Amino acid sequence: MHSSETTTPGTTSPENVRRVACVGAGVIGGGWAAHFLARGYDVTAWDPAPDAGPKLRRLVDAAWPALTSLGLAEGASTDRLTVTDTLEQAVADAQFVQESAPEKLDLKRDLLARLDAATPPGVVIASSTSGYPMTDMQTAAADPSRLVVGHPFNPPYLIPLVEVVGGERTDAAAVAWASRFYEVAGKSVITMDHEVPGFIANRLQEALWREALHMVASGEATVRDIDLSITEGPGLRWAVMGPMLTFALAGGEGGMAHMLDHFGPSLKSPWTRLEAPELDKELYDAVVAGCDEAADGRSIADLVAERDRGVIDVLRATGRLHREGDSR
Ligand SMILES: NC(=O)C1=CN([C@@H]2O[C@H](COP(=O)(O)OP(=O)(O)OC[C@H]3O[C@@H](n4cnc5c(N)ncnc54)[C@H](O)[C@@H]3O)[C@@H](O)[C@H]2O)C=CC1
Ligand SMILES: C[N+](C)(C)CC(=O)CC(=O)[O-]
Repeated sequence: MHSSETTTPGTTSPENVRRVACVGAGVIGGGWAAHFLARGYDVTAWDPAPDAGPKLRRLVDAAWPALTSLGLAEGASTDRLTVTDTLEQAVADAQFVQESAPEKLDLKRDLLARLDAATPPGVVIASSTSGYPMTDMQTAAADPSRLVVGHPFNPPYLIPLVEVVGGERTDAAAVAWASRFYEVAGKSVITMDHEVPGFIANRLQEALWREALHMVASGEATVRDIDLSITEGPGLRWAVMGPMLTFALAGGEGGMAHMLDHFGPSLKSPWTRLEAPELDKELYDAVVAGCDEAADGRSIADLVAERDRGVIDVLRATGRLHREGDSR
């Protein structure tokens, strides 16, 4: 479906983008705004919630110390954020649009059509969706060719990865343009050449999440056990090496081949229950109560600050603060 060529669907090349619009300014839209501001862009933002402006500024202010310690682009400032009264004002002069509205298919469909109508021709519009295929979201837009998925990870101002993919009616040039733009804006990009259910990282996370919920539901593990099992175990390795190379090392000098010979048969062992569990009230309450217990009196803001400090330490320790191709 897509070529790997980077062309410029609009009038601006990815390297020359200066103005970005963030539409939907909650956890993710706000995180994107903080990221783009730290990279020196002018950011316009719109969100229909009555308290959206102050909420967004609080989020950006909370992220700014972490971003400052990572290093701001020249000229980067929170003063370059403008919260607009209308969606149309937010995108009128935008050279790239990042949509981060609630995960509801009808809402995304209507919103992307509205964004397409209001955004200058050729400007690429990306959706932060966690899993909807763009093919299903682009059906109401007059020009679906410039609509792509740009799936971030929370918080977008610290976690480098963005997964980029188009829909059946997306122009390959828009996918290539978006991938290059995210790279210039300091992200690590995986570009998919066709739609994959759950993209890549969420498909993997979902498998883990389902198993975790099954274990809580059946009393096999507590919420604390599950979190510890990752933070004190595989999670430490995964920040350095992915699950494939990590397991290759499980084969010693024989590498992955020996690992497969040795442990391949255990793939068939009845360990997993990948059917989604029923998210009934009992399971829901157990997961929420377990997280409250694990927070041990720390507020969400405390936890966010703790997570941000930890992620920065990991990025520093693994030499990933300055990535190749990161020109801002
Ligand atoms: N929370 C997460 O960890 C991640 C979420 N995402 C995706 O990001 C998107 C946004 O999710 P969150 O920020 O978590 O949700 P959120 O609930 O924190 O924020 C959504 C924002 O959208 C606003 N909104 C409501 N109707 C709107 C409309 N018609 N147009 C524009 N904005 C509207 C709301 O007022 C709210 O501020 C979703 O597509 C989600 O799947 C992607 C990666 C991670
Ligand atoms: C919970 N979530 C499915 C919305 C998470 C993501 O989409 C990505 C992330 O931040 O892990």
